[in-house]
Amino acid sequence: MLSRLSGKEHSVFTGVAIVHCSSNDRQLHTRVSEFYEETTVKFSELSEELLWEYIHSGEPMDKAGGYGIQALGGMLVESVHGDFLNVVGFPLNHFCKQLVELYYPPRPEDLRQPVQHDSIPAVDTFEHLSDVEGGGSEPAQRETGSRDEKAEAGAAGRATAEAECHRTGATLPPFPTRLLELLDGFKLSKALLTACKLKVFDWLKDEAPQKAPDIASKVDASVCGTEKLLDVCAAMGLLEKTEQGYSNTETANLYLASDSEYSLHGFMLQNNDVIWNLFTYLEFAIREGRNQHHRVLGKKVEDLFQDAYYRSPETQLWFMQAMHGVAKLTARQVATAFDLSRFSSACDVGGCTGALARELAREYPGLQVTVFDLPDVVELAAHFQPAGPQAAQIHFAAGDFFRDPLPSAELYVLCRILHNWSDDKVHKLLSKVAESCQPGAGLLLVETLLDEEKREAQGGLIQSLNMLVQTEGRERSRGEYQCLLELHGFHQVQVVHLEGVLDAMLATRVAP
Ligand SMILES: C[S@@+](CC[C@H](N)C(=O)[O-])C[C@H]1O[C@@H](n2cnc3c(N)ncnc32)[C@H](O)[C@@H]1O
Repeated sequence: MLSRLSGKEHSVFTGVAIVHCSSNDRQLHTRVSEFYEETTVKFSELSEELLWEYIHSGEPMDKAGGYGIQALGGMLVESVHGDFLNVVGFPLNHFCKQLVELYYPPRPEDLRQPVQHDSIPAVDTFEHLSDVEGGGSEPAQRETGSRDEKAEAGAAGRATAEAECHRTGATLPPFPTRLLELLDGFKLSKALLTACKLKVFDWLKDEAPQKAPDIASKVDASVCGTEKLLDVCAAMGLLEKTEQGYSNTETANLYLASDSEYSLHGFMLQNNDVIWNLFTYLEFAIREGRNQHHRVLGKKVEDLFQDAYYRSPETQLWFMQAMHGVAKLTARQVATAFDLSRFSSACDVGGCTGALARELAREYPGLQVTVFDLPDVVELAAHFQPAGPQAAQIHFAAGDFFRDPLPSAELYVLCRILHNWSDDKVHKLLSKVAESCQPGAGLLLVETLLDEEKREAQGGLIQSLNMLVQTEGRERSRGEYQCLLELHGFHQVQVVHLEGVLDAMLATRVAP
């Protein structure tokens, strides 16, 4: 295929992709070859500037005319020989090689010694593709700075690197962009948490755009510091920055302002003031295989909730607000994951503020729900209850689920409870639930289920680390939960994967 770049004609696409399909879909074979034989890509209207912006953006071009090989669709393809990107739509590797040659041709002295200009590895298989994504590649990666700066910096960097390569005879490895982005991740997280703590998004909610000095005086902070924080928030897509000043994006209005219906502000504070501190001791958590509250607090923690999360009214409120915010976003899915209409009473064990109870009551008007939680929690829970038609269906009962009898119910709910506890305590709690149940009663369990091969998505893995650093428990797999449930007389286990990292399991108590 020929393409025209800034008026010069170049044979850009040299790669030929051969796709072996595990299906005998002739149409698929035909479409692949049609694309490569018939398509001509023209770039005549693209300026050099635009091309560089594209290269540095790291964004794949649209897949028009090509194939997306991803998710379940990947099953159709057995292997790819040649450039993977050729197959999915745009031969990015070859394109970038050609651009480097076009705009940064090797100097005559370089030609004496072969220099590997492109550090974008050719992709032969899916396995190699994931290496490329993980390891990053130069130059097709995201960078900051103006286009001119980028081009200059790129050229200068390449010249120095190549000179060094010539001197040592070594080949330069790809620039580890992805690694450095990962490293910067914690700084971005802390910027988000700090903006929430300073209530930046509250001051900007439903207001006209404001300049940095206005916000600085409202949040009682320096102008130079506030401006930097606001700029980072804008770069993260949480604020919009215009000539008139900064304003909230929809995301900030919805989730970060503290008085929004679906606010995660409490969750942010809990992350900033509790979880962040625990994660500074991650190394100890890994070495010791246990949570780190004792290090953060400088004292022994006998009871995870009373001594750590609920050690003061303030930390208890943060915890409850955090649970409430997340529960409000997930409760509808939990309540509707299964048809629970056969039950007339439910007990949400460790139900905290009653956010899930409210959704259960809304979904099942014939259901009476008791929220069972520690006395201090029940006392504060009233603050989270909006008046509404569901109020009459919801009751609160105070107690300790390891010591006190549980309210009787046809359906027991354990949402994000078992993962906090060791196997011993899980057995203790499940046997109490089982004792309280009649045959036919239900147990609705909501947790993050780990994949048996421990290859889950990043969310599940982070959650596992989170449990290690914060709790006495761990995330478990479906098989592990099923064994636990069956051991306590709960069978006919059904599982539904919810959006995000949660899964719901419904089991039925059988006669002992
Ligand atoms: C991780 S939160 C989950 C809250 C709620 N189920 C949800 O998903 O949002 C754990 C809950 O268990 C409660 N809890 C912890 N220990 C308890 C105990 N010994 N007896 C009763 N409730 C307890 C906490 O107060 C808290 O509300």
